[in-house]
Parts: sequence; structure tokens; C-alpha cells
Amino acid sequence: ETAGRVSLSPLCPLSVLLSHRVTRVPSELLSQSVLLSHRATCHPRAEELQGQRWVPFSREEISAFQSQPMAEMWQRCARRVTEAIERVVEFAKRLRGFLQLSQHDQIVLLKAGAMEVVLVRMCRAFDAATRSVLFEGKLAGPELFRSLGCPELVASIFDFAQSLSALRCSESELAMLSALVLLNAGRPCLQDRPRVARLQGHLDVAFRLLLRRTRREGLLARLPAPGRLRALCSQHLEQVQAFRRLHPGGLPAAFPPLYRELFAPDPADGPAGTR
Ligand SMILES: O=C(O)[C@H]1CC[C@H](C(=O)N2CC[C@](c3ccc(C(F)(C(F)(F)F)C(F)(F)F)cc3)(S(=O)(=O)c3ccc(F)cc3)C2)CC1
Repeated sequence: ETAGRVSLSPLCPLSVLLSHRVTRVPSELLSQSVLLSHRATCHPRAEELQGQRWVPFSREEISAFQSQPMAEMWQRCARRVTEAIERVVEFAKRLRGFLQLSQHDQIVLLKAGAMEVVLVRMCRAFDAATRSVLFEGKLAGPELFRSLGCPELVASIFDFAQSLSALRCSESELAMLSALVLLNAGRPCLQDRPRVARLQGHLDVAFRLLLRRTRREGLLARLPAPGRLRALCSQHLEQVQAFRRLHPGGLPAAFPPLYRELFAPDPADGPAGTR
């Protein structure tokens, strides 16, 4: 048995067995705490996802969305993605060691990784059978988002959600994946890269041990390449720029400030993450 576990030898009297604390190895404690942070900051919660019967939008509701003005639909989606990003920030703050990083590095990691975590989390509310995602309480296919005017981005988002949901990840696996997306020592502009690399290393070991314990080592080879998430996020930034060109005068004030800060930073505000 691995060190620290209660020895289950037949010779051990109950009193000795009971005297051992059920110790968990540090990496098991780490994946447990990451799972709790994930559960506390995801929406909908896992139990709501199981219980809920997902209802698709009706044809009338879909055409109502499709006839929304582009700016209206963009603001609606930007609000929802901003709410999701605020929950990802809360998740990051609960990750062991994250708040001990400099604020500069916390901002660098969130600017680079928050949208990627939203896209990872999206597979939780994705229904592969109907290729649709939970949006404002009902199931929406890609066609519902037509008035955004960015069909390729929407298609890539759905493709990514489809491929990730096909792996049928557990909440623990999604939690560890999300933590590793955020605590990525490869992000540009980090001040204390070795410190982020140490945190990333602990998570990497904990993730591998979790996969071994659950006989899911094969998952690692099937995960989408990190480049896919990066490509999705740059596609998203291109579409935000395209939207801004269509609507001179910058993103309308109705866009959430956090969304503007992350995806349409005003050059007058100085370099990213240093304010
Ligand atoms: O907080 C949680 O645990 C979850 C995390 C995942 C959340 C989620 O799935 N989402 C949050 C909002 C979602 C979202 C994703 C992508 C975008 C955009 F890229 C663009 F609009 F251009 F596509 C933008 F940013 F440019 F506008 C906006 C909003 S959504 O559900 O509104 C959605 C929109 C379009 C889709 F084609 C698929 C989904 C995805 C739901 C809440």
C-alpha cells in the first residue's frame, strides 16, 4: 500500500486500524481542493445539470434571436461570457498559490486563460446528441447565434465543445484541466515564471495521479491540443475587432467593462495588465 494509507494487513487489530488517520497524499488533497473550487464556481452546478431536462428553443424563439440587431446579440453574449469569466476569476483565486503570485502575474494568467477556461467549461452545458448548448435556460444550436455575424467563430466554438464533450470528462478532470489552463507558466509577460511553473508542476502531478487512480490515463492523448484553445481565442479577438470596425466609437458602453478590458483594451489605458 502507498505510504500514509491505513495498512490493511489481516494482522492489524481494529484499535490499530482505527488509530490511523485516513491520510491523503498531498496530490490527492490538491485535486480534491481544485474540484471543490470548480464545483463552487461553475454554473449550472453539476446536480442541476443532471436533474434538469434540457428543452430546446422553439422555431419562433430561434427566429426571434436571429432577427435581433447584431449589436444587441453581441451585448447579450458579451454579458453572459463576462458573468462566466467572473466565475473563472473566483475559481482562480481559490487555486492554491494563485493569490500569492504578484497581482501583475495574476492578471497576465487571467487575461490569457480566462476565456479558455470558459470554453472548457462550456462542454458541461453542451448536448452532443443535438449539438446544442444551454443558453439562457434552453438548448441552442449554432444557428441561433446567426445575428452575431461570425458564423466561423460560432462553428469553431461548437466544434470544440463537441470534441471535448465526446471525452466525457468527469467534474474532477474538468477541474484539473481548467486549473492547468490557468496556471500555465508558458504565458508571455510573466514576471515570476519559475513560481508559476512550480504551481503548474504540482497540478500536473496531481492530474496524472488522478488519471491513474481512475484508470483514465488514455485521456491525456485525446485532449484537444492547447493550440486549439489558443486559436479559438484569437478568432474571438478578431471578431471583436471586426465588430468594433462595424460600430465606430469603440464597443458600445452597454458592453461590460470587464469584457472591454479583456478583449478590447483601450490603447490609452497603457500596456495590458500593468495598471
Ligand atoms: O460559468 C460557467 O460555469 C459556465 C461557463 C461556460 C459558459 C458558456 O458556455 N458560455 C458563456 C457565454 C457563451 C459565449 C461564448 C462565446 C461568445 C463569443 F465568443 C461569441 F458570441 F462571439 F460567440 C463572444 F465572446 F465573442 F461574444 C459569447 C458567449 S454563450 O453561451 O453565450 C454562447 C455564445 C455563442 C456560442 F456559439 C455558444 C455559446 C458561452 C456558461 C457558464
